[in-house]
Amino acid sequence: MMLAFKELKKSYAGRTVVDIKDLKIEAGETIGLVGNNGAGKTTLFRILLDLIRPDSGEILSKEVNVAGSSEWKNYTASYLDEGFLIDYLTPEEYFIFIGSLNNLSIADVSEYLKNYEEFFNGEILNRGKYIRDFSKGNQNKVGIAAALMQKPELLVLDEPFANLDPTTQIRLKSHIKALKSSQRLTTLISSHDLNHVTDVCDRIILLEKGIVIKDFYTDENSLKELEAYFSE
Ligand SMILES: Nc1ncnc2c1ncn2[C@@H]1O[C@H](COP(=O)(O)OP(=O)(O)OP(=O)(O)O)[C@@H](O)[C@H]1O
Repeated sequence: MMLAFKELKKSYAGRTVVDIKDLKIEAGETIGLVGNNGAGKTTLFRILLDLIRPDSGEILSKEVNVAGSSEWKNYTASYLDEGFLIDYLTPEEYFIFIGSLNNLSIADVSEYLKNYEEFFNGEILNRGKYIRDFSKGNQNKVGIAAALMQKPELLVLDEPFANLDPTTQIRLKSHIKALKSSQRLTTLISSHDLNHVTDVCDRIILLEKGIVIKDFYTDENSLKELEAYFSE
């Protein structure tokens, strides 16, 4: 098993934001986390990445509690927001830096980036600009490509389709699908785009006020069911 969430609770100012009793995620699953604003998706990801600590309970990654261990960092990559970038670097400098943390030479990084020419659509590399001067969508592209450069077994992306143009959204979806079949990548994606999540994910987890309201494997009816749920 890749992940197990056990009796996990987090509140802010007396309001429960995450309350997950028992949730398991198998290696190779592509999970779509959906839920209205404030449902607790980002908080859950932050606990998973040990950026914040739960009030009680734990998340086990390959059977080890993520809080108080760093083993999971060897196989987990994530992009939650632009706070994950270093905005005074150019994208090239940032990729080289992330590459160096993963024992990749500058030549390895350039070779890797060749696979992303289409994804970058000519807008990221060799622009002579710092990351801070790119649009949010283009910053997303840098963050996602840098996360994937780490060849993770577990990938965590917070609203990856937001701010991306339709062409890039479609390319990202096929890329995630390809990584799932070639490398058995486990992916957690939060999204407000029901179309994209039902298309790319094989399992959907619906959160409301931090509680898992629905948890199902996607089929041809999933989009309709989710739309019906959210239009109530
Ligand atoms: N540091 C914090 N201090 C106080 N409240 C917080 C903090 N972080 C999150 N919250 C609250 O926790 C709740 C859940 O927030 P979270 O960002 O996890 O939801 P989300 O599902 O990711 O929402 P969105 O779809 O808007 O991104 C919200 O009500 C938010 O205001």
